[in-house]
Amino acid sequence: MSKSPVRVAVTGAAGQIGYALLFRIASGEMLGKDQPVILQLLEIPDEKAQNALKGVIMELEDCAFPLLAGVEAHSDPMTAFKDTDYALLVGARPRGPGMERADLLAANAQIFTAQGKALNAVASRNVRVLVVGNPANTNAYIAMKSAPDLPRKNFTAMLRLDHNRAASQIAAKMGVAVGDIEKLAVWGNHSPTMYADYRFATVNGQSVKDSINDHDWNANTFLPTVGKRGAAIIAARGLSSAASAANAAIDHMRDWALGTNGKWVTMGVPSNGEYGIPKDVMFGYPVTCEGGEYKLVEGLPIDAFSQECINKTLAELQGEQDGVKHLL
Ligand SMILES: NC(=O)c1ccc[n+]([C@@H]2O[C@H](COP(=O)([O-])OP(=O)(O)OC[C@H]3O[C@@H](n4cnc5c(N)ncnc54)[C@H](O)[C@@H]3O)[C@@H](O)[C@H]2O)c1
Ligand SMILES: O=C(O)C[C@H](O)C(=O)O
Repeated sequence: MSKSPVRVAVTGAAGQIGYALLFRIASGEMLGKDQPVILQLLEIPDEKAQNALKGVIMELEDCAFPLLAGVEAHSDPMTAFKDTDYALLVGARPRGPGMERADLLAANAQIFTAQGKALNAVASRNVRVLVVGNPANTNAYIAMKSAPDLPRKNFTAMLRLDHNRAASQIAAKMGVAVGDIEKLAVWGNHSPTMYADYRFATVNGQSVKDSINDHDWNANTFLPTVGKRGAAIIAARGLSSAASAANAAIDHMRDWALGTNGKWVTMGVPSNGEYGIPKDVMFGYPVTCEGGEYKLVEGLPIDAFSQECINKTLAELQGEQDGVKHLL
């Protein structure tokens, strides 16, 4: 018997990430090739944005995706999030050349307070939320805090792009296939302070750390390259990453919904105190997923260098959280 459609809300649907994301959701790459979807697309109530959204919808129609059971255009989160099972909160103001993430905090806080409230009011009681719009961790924290009637654990932030970037750098360094890398973790904030940690990683059972065996490369090449990759793409393209961000969003939601078969992936999730991170901080952790739920990988040893990196990214996140306290 064919499955009933699920509702997927996407905000910022006419933006660059939206354009790289919607067609893949509609073709079944996110929730499976047997899962029909209804897209509930949100854009700002502005003529240009709404017109652009109409154009995107025309193109979605023209793809004749068998799994696309409906597409709706919205300008109000209260209608866009109605009964939605999945919400990908992409819409936000992207960082331009020379702008720091902190500059975006205030502008975006308002958006995510309103959207959290709307999810709280009208979404499915088990809606799974992924925040992509930057600063992603803090925006996810704001949305979660604005939706007290929904499960905290269902609010997540996107660290998967950092995870994928780290895997790709390691594969290039070692001359191995990226798909063979297991047990990689990225801790903390989606920002240059994130800590991509390959101490536990393996390739075909062999330790990545032992194979690379180069602390200087780790501290002075690998971590800055992964951390500043977003800025490097902005400098090169004049626009922030879009296709790779959309790909990471697909990876995140697919793994959450369909499982990882024991493979570690990274998700930004609200802490319950694991690894000494205060409750509710939206922190990148290694997780596995099964049956539509994620589970933190617990009990990993944290050495002095790693602790220092984790403390740094935590301090940044707590600073961001303090900056929006008055809005919550
Ligand atoms: N977490 C990550 O790894 C990651 C990676 C890349 C980009 N990003 C972030 O994703 C966001 C989107 O990037 P983009 O390149 O698609 O930007 P974009 O400017 O091309 O598109 C953003 C879209 O969001 C819309 N929008 C703005 N406010 C909205 C609101 N309140 N409700 C609905 N729609 C709204 C805009 O009209 C625009 O069409 C940015 O914040 C960017 O920094 C995050
Ligand atoms: O770095 C940015 O501002 C864009 C995005 O978060 C990225 O990591 O590519």
